[in-house]
Amino acid sequence: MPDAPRAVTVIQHPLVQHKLTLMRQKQTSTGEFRRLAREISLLMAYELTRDLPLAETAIETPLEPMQAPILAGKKLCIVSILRAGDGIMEGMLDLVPSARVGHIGLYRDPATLVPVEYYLKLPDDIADRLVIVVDPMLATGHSAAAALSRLKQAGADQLRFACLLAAPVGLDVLTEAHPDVPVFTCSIDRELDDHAYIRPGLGDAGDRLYGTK
Ligand SMILES: O=P(O)(O)OC[C@H]1O[C@H](OP(=O)(O)OP(=O)(O)O)[C@H](O)[C@@H]1O
Ligand SMILES: O=c1cc[nH]c(=O)[nH]1
Ligand SMILES: [Mg+2]
Repeated sequence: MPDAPRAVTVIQHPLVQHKLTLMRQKQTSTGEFRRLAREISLLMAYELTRDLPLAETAIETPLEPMQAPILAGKKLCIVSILRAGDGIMEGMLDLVPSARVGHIGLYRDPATLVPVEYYLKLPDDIADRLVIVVDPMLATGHSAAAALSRLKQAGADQLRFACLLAAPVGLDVLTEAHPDVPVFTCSIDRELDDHAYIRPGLGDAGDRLYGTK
């Protein structure tokens, strides 16, 4: 049987690309980095939700009745992979304030690079929602793949994954493990280095967001 299609979208919008360049620069301060993360995430959410289904509803403008489009279909849930995912989740919520939010705590063991789960809190009705999983960095792909597996275990069956930067190997790992999950990224960078950091990258996203180094 042929493999299922693996959808990877690189978000090329000029504002996204411009903001990403500012985020990559080493002289960008923590405050500025956090503000840019929020802004770029809002634009990413715009791309991620481009194909949401619409229905028509009857409304009245101050001048006359009309049939107007409203969102139909599954409601949204954003799941942040802690901790750096929160920097993306916040901006997406600016655009979709009624979305439910879940958190999955994963850190990458620095020696083995294996993701370790330390926290999980999801909305009860996650199975009924379109779930957007966010983490700025897709490096080896193991954290994202583990998060998606955990969410599927919890009943989620319509998922999308969004990141700022992806390494080619991370994309391969993720799309092989979860070919049914469309992936959105702002850039596919050149490679992973010996410490599994994305190059050219932007450094450690969590540390840059929260000023922990
Ligand atoms: O694709 P992978 O090789 O699994 O690496 C990517 C993960 O590494 C970073 O998190 P980190 O472990 O640094 O945790 P943090 O967000 O708490 O800083 C990043 O935010 C991803 O979750
Ligand atoms: O380059 C990388 C790789 C993993 N996590 C990060 O924050 N940055
Ligand atoms: Mg980190």
